[in-house]
Formats: sequence, C-alpha cells, structure tokens
Amino acid sequence: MTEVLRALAPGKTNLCLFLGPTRPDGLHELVSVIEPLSLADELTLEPLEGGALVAAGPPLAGETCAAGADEVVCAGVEGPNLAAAALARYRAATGWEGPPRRLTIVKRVPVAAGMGGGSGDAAATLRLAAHAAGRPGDPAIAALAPQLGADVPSQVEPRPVLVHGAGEHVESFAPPPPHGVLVLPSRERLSTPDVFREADRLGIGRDAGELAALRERLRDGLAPALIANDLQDAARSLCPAIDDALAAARDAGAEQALVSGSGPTVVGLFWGADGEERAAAAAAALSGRFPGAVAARPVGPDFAAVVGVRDNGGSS
Ligand SMILES: C[C@](O)(CO)[C@H](O)COP(=O)(O)OP(=O)(O)OC[C@H]1O[C@@H](n2ccc(N)nc2=O)[C@H](O)[C@@H]1O
Ligand SMILES: Nc1ncnc2c1ncn2[C@@H]1O[C@H](COP(=O)(O)OP(=O)(O)OP(=O)(O)O)[C@@H](O)[C@H]1O
Repeated sequence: MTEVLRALAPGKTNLCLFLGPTRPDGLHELVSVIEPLSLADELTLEPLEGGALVAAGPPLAGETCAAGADEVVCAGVEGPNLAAAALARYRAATGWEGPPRRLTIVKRVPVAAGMGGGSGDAAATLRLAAHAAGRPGDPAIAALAPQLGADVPSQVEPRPVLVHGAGEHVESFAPPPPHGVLVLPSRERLSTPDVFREADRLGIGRDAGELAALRERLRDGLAPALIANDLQDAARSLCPAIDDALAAARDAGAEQALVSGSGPTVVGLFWGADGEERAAAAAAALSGRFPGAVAARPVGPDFAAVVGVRDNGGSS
C-alpha cells in the first residue's frame, strides 16, 4: 500500500448566506449555499521519520505544531492548527494507532479571509487520516466534523451544498449553471467571531420564520435575487476597503460581487459558458491593485479525492 497520501482542500465561497437568531450555544442560525473552489490548499500525509522523537523537537517558528506524536507543518499559519486538531481527534475517536505521520500543508487559500481555509484543511485531514487508517469514507468523519468548526461539515465531501443550523446540517444542492469566480483577497484579515458580533451590533439578522422561508425558496434553486450575504455589511463595517473590491469586481464585468463568508475576501461571479474565461481576464486586469487576485472554478469531490503518491511523485 502507498504510504504517502495527498489531497487538495478547496477553499469555499458562500453563494448566499442568510443570518438568523443566536442559539443558546452562542452560534447563529444560518442558511447558506456553499460552493467549493479550485483555489485550494495542498495536503500531504506521510510517515514521520524517527517517529515521536522528531515530534518532540522544538517547532520551527510558527510553522510546526505537534498533534500527539504526529507533526503538522503549515507555513504562513501561526499558532494552533485546525488540521492538527483534526488528526488528533481522528486518532482519539477511532483508536487508530498507525505510526506517527507528518502532515504538510501548502497554503494557497487566503488565511482569515472568509474562504474556510482552516476548515477545508481540517476536512481534508479527516479524509487523509481515514485513508491512512485503511477506512476511506469512515463514518467517524461525519461525527467529528461539526466538533471542529461550523464550516467543516460542508467541506468533508466538497460539492455544492445547502447548509442550515449553525452549519452542521448539510444537504446536497443542485450545481448552479456554469460560472467562473473572481477572487479578490484583501490585505487585511477578519476574525469570524468579530464579524458575527458586528452583525449583532448592527442589528443584522432575520427571525426564524424568515430564515425558514428563505431555505424553502432555495429548494427551487439559486435565483439571482437570492445571491447575497447578510454578513457583508458587518464585514464592510470592520474593513471599509471591501467597498473598493466590490466596485472593482463589478467594473471588471462580474454580474454579482459579494463578500465571501465572513470576509474580507470579495468574489465576483461571471455566469455563462465563457464565465471562467471572463473571470480570468478580470483577475489579470486587477492583479496590480489586488495582489493575489485569481480566477477560480467550482469543483467537486473528485478534485478533493485522496490519492496515493509514489516516490517519483506520480499519483496512483
Ligand atoms: C461565516 C461562515 O464561514 C459561513 O460559511 C461560517 O459560519 C463560519 O464557520 P467557522 O469559521 O467554521 O466558524 P467556527 O470556527 O465554528 O466559529 C467561530 C465563531 O464564529 C461565530 N459563529 C460561527 C458560526 C455560526 N453559525 N455562528 C456563529 O456565531 C461564533 O462566534 C464562533 O465562536
Ligand atoms: N490550517 C489552517 N489554515 C488557516 N488558518 C488556520 C488553520 N488552522 C488554524 N488556523 C487559524 O484559524 C484562523 C481563521 O483562519 P481561516 O483561514 O480558516 O479563516 P476563514 O477562512 O475566515 O474561516 P471561515 O471562512 O471558516 O470563517 C486563522 O487566524 C488561523 O490562525
């Protein structure tokens, strides 16, 4: 069996996000259509040479953290890593005692940007761990995902989904018509809890009845009038530079421009068979003003599947 495993962790955007009341556990009810994108982190899980002895060494500054005897290397992310938590919890929940592994994450999804980067990494780590344990598709993954974060369940099997509850209820959603996505990252970062708090302060949020009605309307598909993000004004309030990005995306030809998740990343949607091409042209035109501007396309589970990697780098 191949020892080195690799998986892509797609970033996500919310094609719509409707905010509801706060629950007793402090999380907000929401209804959202989430779409995984080709802008993705790359994760490699491989045997850790020297086993636990290596993991006991001092971490590389801000880049490495231990998950029990496993090691997670993730340049660009300081502090505790959600992928390390995913690996540790998978071992604890399933009793998997395979030899220590090194998990290396190459970040491409902007951090603290509303694209679910950490959540996608955690979900991909659960897929990798289940494969390494010889249990691909392990039902333990679905049980662990909501414990790791509201965005993790929707990314366990990346595909268009309708989520409700605080994010833990995930239903398949018919893929929207062909489109390309312009991603405009921000120089700033936003903390998700801060954005939800700001939404509360601004009095954004719908009652339970309105939220249920919107969920019902989404059963007929994503009508253009439903493409909106209730967290957008909260993110704009904390990061006014978002307004420039929204205007730039529209000026570049996007039919809709909106904040992704809790922001501050802005996405522009380009519909039609030429949508990907138009999004790519917009990204090229805007890359000077918006470093990291990139075009992405919607992806499905095949894109994110775990593959074995041979020593020569080929896939099996
Ligand atoms: C904004 C979204 O990205 C939309 O997809 C998600 O709702 C956020 O998901 P996430 O980053 O995985 O969020 P978590 O890590 O679970 O929660 C971070 C914090 O965000 C707030 N939070 C999150 C999700 C939710 N439904 N209600 C909330 O109020 C809470 O303050 C929570 O403590
Ligand atoms: N693997 C990871 N990738 C990115 N951030 C991580 C990771 N693990 C932990 N974090 C921490 O999580 C915080 C949020 O980062 P992330 O990129 O997941 O935010 P986000 O995309 O805004 O989240 P969401 O869209 O799910 O609300 C960061 O400040 C970072 O320190």
